[in-house]
Amino acid sequence: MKEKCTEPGCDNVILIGMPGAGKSTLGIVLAKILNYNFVDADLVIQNQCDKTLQKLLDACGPDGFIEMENQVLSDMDFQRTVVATGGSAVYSAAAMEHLRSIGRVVYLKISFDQLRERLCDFQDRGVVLRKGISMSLRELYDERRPLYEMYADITVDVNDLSITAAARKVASALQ
Ligand SMILES: Nc1ncnc2c1ncn2[C@@H]1O[C@H](COP(=O)(O)OP(=O)(O)O)[C@@H](O)[C@H]1O
Ligand SMILES: O=C(O)C1=C[C@@H](OP(=O)(O)O)[C@@H](O)[C@H](O)C1
Ligand SMILES: [Mg+2]
Repeated sequence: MKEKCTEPGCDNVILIGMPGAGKSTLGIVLAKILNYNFVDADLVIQNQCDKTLQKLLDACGPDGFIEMENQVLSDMDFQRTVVATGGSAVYSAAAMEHLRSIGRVVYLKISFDQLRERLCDFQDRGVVLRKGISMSLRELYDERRPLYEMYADITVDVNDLSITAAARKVASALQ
């Protein structure tokens, strides 16, 4: 297997996974463990557009939101940074190729049952539902899982772990 570049400019850690998998909360803990910076892509999008994610989703619809997210992620350029992406990042092929070129992509894998416990309100949580609001959590999970698997350099199962334990597991998987 081709070794991934870990030089400055491609030494970042990119977290992907379902909404609720822990990318944003675990990401900060991981950045502390690694002595890295932390960036939450959702906050970058909110800042650049001066609107909350929910307002952006309402205004642009799923396709418009994905296009905007693609643009923001494709422009990212960091060093020694943990990046928590939004769960919908994997709908943007160009963005994912770019992120893969600037770091290692870590998929935080969570079971459907644990996801259901964490995301009981997912239809009001600002999640991109490409098939409309009638889309079930099961359909969302089944649609996304192959995408997360396809873009992952490393997969870490975070089921039944506290945020700190999960962050430690990711850190050791990165060694
Ligand atoms: N390992 C975990 N164990 C228990 N709760 C968690 C864990 N990881 C995240 N959570 C909780 O799940 C919710 C979503 O976490 P968040 O980090 O925002 O996920 P994401 O950014 O992947 O959508 C938060 O309330 C968070 O506290
Ligand atoms: O999965 C999704 O469709 C989304 C997840 C959100 O981020 P988190 O994955 O951090 O919850 C946010 O990017 C956006 O509202 C869309
Ligand atoms: Mg998040």
